[in-house]
Amino acid sequence: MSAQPKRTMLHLGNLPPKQKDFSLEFPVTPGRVNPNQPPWPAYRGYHEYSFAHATMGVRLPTILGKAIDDTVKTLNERYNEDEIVDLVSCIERMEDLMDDLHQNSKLRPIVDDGEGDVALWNKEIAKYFRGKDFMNAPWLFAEAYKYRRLHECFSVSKYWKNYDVFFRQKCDTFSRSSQAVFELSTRFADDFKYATGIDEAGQAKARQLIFHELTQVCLWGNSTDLSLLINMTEEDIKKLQSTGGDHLADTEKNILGNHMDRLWQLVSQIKDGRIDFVLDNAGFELYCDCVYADFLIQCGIAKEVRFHGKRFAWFVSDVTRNDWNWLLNSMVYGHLFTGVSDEELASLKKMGQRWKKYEKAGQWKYQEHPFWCTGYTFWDLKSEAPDLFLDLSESDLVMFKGDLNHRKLTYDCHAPPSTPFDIAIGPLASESGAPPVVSLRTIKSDVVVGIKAGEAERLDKEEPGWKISGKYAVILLSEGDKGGKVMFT
Ligand SMILES: O=P(O)(O)OC[C@@]1(O)O[C@H](CO)[C@@H](O)[C@@H]1O
Repeated sequence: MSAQPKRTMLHLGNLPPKQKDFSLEFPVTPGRVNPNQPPWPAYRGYHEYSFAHATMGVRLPTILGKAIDDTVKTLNERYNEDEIVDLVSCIERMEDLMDDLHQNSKLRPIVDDGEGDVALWNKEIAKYFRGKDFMNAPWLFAEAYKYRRLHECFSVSKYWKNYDVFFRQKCDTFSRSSQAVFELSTRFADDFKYATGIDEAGQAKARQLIFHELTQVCLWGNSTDLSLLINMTEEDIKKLQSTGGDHLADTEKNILGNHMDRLWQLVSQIKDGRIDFVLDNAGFELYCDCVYADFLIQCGIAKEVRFHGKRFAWFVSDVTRNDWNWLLNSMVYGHLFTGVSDEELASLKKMGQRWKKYEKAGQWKYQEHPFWCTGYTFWDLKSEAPDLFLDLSESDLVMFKGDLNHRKLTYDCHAPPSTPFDIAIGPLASESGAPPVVSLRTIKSDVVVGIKAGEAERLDKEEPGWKISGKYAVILLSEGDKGGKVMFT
């Protein structure tokens, strides 16, 4: 038997000193990036230092528990036996999913429930996540997979295919946001007009100022996120949603990476263009998005706005078509708000009626491409959803709302915080024909890019938890390559 080789000791006194911050380099060659190997190290559930850990271990089971409670509530309200029996099976499937979460089971393929996205999900699982479980798969995929499994609990049923376990919560939070809702409706219900006697330059300035403030309203509208704010009081919601000028000036300094000026530079060149919103949350955030979109139409920047929502209940509060319809209908016909004046109610109704007209006239379009409810990041948008990429390439500006969209834009990985946004979003910035893209995101999870070097380290020391508090935000723009020819290999 040959002897064990001896340990070789080298004396390395003449080599360069050890360096730090290797992650500042782009660590994975772009061609080798894949869902299990993001461009920088992925966050995974077993990383105890990350929000992934708390989410996978505690938040997701809590959210699922509440979803079961909601379904039981619905069950108790039904009288038809077939429907009841069918719903009991949905609840049993949710309980199985709860066991899988608690036992950290392996990620199994999605069952064939006849939906168009099954192949997309199962291809990704087979290629990249075979044998992976909830905690060791990248957080982004594992979390998205949990919401697809939740959908599956209902999609295989007979009567409950489109049941939304979060619908009650979403409606409830909007109806508890009355102060901010009427603050906006009483300012924007009347058709937009410039002050009398104002010249062209004055009008441009007025547009810029309103754009500046509404961009922030739209940005901070994202801070009421139901999956985080499970026990909020009405007072807490008011504080978060305050849209008054002073509050906005205060919060502007919390925008750590702020491309607002570049954004206006781009938007002010657009006339009768097309703007797309990749939506995030229903209720108050969607309402803010619509106020913003309404202004873009009325001041002639856009003649068409497309809103991209989700096909099924997703990350608790994301917008579905039902949420979209619910918002517009409850503004016009609803009796949601008590203790408010007739005038306030009339302002809300008037604005809702105008929005419905936009929809009827095709100026506003609600779309729901299946790609938005997959585990793929937007680095794969062009390869996995070529039709969607082609469609978006015709937009003058695509606004991505919220934290989850930001995670998907940036591959949800441990990139150095000073990484420029257009590097962090990879192909969606660099592909030929990529549209201009802006991310309006209040920071609610680990990934942070596009901010000044040293800022993240300072906040880590001074304000632990700053990455999940929703107190800080970014407005980050990539100009893209609009007009470039879109090619598929
Ligand atoms: O996308 P949103 O609504 O702004 O935020 C979604 C969120 O609350 O849920 C995820 C964790 O579950 C995080 O990305 C983020 O904190």
